[in-house]
Amino acid sequence: MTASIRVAVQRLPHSNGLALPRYETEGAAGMDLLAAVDEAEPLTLAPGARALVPTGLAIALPTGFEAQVRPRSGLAAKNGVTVLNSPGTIDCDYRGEVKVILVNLGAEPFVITRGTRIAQMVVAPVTQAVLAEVESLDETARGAGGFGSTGTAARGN
Ligand SMILES: O=c1ccn([C@H]2C[C@H](O)[C@@H](COP(=O)(O)OP(=O)(O)OP(=O)(O)O)O2)c(=O)[nH]1
Ligand SMILES: [Mg+2]
Repeated sequence: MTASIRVAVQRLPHSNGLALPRYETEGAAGMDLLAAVDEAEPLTLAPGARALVPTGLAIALPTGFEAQVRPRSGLAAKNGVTVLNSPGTIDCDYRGEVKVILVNLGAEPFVITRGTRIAQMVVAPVTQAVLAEVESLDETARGAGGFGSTGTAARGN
């Protein structure tokens, strides 16, 4: 990785004993978030159900950064489990617990035990825009075309 920033992390009581999220490989973009559910009470996501899953952590991102809560592709491909509001947005002024909104789009119940790596968190720079109201916008080749306006035909080259 070329750049790193310091992000303060606070363990909430129910995170006791869990590892902190970490990058699983040297070049990983996201660090895996662990479910801080009760050891004795795994959370079962029925097909079609969603849940707000605790991570047991609160963070303080530097101004100018956000954290995105993204799905893990393995859970999506194998189990149909994904992040409902993907990518979830953690604002730099948020000091509450980081939570993951998981949904089970698969056909089988999905059991989340304590420490299950449920999602990944990507820290990224963010730019706040200043909106400048105008009467008309500049012209472009695309114009107002969108939503499939360039067609769907396969291109062989
Ligand atoms: O997947 C998520 C998404 C959000 N949050 C927390 C951090 C974020 O800073 C805050 C607000 O998120 P968002 O702006 O997406 O939600 P909202 O529905 O607009 O709530 P609010 O009115 O509090 O902004 O909730 C999470 O913990 N996980
Ligand atoms: Mg909001």
